[in-house]
Amino acid sequence: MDGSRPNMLKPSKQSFKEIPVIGLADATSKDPAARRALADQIRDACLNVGFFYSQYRLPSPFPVCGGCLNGLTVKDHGIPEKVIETAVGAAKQFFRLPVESKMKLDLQKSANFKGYTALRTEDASREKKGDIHEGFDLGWEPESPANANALRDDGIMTGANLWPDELPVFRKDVLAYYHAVVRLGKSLFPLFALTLNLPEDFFADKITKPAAVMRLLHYPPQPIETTDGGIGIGAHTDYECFTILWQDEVQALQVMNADGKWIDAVPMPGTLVVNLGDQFARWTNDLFKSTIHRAINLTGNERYSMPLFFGTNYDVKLEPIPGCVSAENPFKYEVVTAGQYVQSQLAATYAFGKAKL
Ligand SMILES: O=C(O)CCC(=O)C(=O)O
Ligand SMILES: [Fe+2]
Repeated sequence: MDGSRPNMLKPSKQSFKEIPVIGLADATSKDPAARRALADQIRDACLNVGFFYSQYRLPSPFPVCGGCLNGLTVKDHGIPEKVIETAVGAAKQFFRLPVESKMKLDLQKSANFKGYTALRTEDASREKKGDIHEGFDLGWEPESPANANALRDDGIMTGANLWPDELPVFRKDVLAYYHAVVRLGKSLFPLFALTLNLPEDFFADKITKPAAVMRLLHYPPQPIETTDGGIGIGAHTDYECFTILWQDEVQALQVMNADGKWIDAVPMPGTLVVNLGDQFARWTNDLFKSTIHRAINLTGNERYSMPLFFGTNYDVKLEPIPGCVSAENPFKYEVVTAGQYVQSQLAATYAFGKAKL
């Protein structure tokens, strides 16, 4: 670890043609040089692309014994395939419920954007076209059912999750995946600190109650062109520090490079996609790229994805990180809290659906 190293990071204008793949096995290595080497790979992706694939699949073949499986999973930051499959199965069941059941959980009527978003009621690009996906959003709640209803105080972003009565194990199945990704997300913060030449624990006191909103998304196939230009999810950036996305094998996600060209984020089984969001762009005065992306499902197949948006505690102020501002490169943003930023962005994204009520 080398927190005192002078910050030599310079904004990059380089364009990219593909999205790098980065294995995360060394994220918690005991060897500082191994962690530093991994951070160097991640830095490249953060400065030039804003996206990378992270491998989570266990080495294959791997020793089959109950105990070993757990040990390996933790060491490699792997999320067991079974946990993913179960959550995806739960998502499919949910979206197959009758629309009346889903609308009982209408996000528009919830406190702070939890629950169900119907087709064409979200407007990620703010172009008032209505995205061709339906979604289910949840925020943090305890993993253990014993205290499941204890509401976390997230200041202005506090709000209870909504769950469907029709599917008794949905909550458990979705939360198992949710908490696995939250653990993975927490383990990435020290690496991001290293990429910025900060001490590895720089974010530790800022992620004691991290923002972690997860979405289950269903994209029905869309015609080649809709009459109003609506697509699966319109071009946008994400609002938090970074997103960890599971996507199925149906191609739809596209990422814009510095030349304004759309690059396919081709589904790669065994990987999660990590992309940076606006909070990291703000912290770093745009050194880290919050890259524009969209999804268009022209395949004729149903598509499912599960993004988890990971940010700091909602009361943390998005102030410039040392070394990212100078007299020549003054801070471009107003200082707001993470909660104020996310809430204002979500309100704008869902205003379109609210107007339709
Ligand atoms: O479904 C995807 O692949 C992307 C979803 C996304 O960009 C989002 O929800 O912010
Ligand atoms: Fe996104």
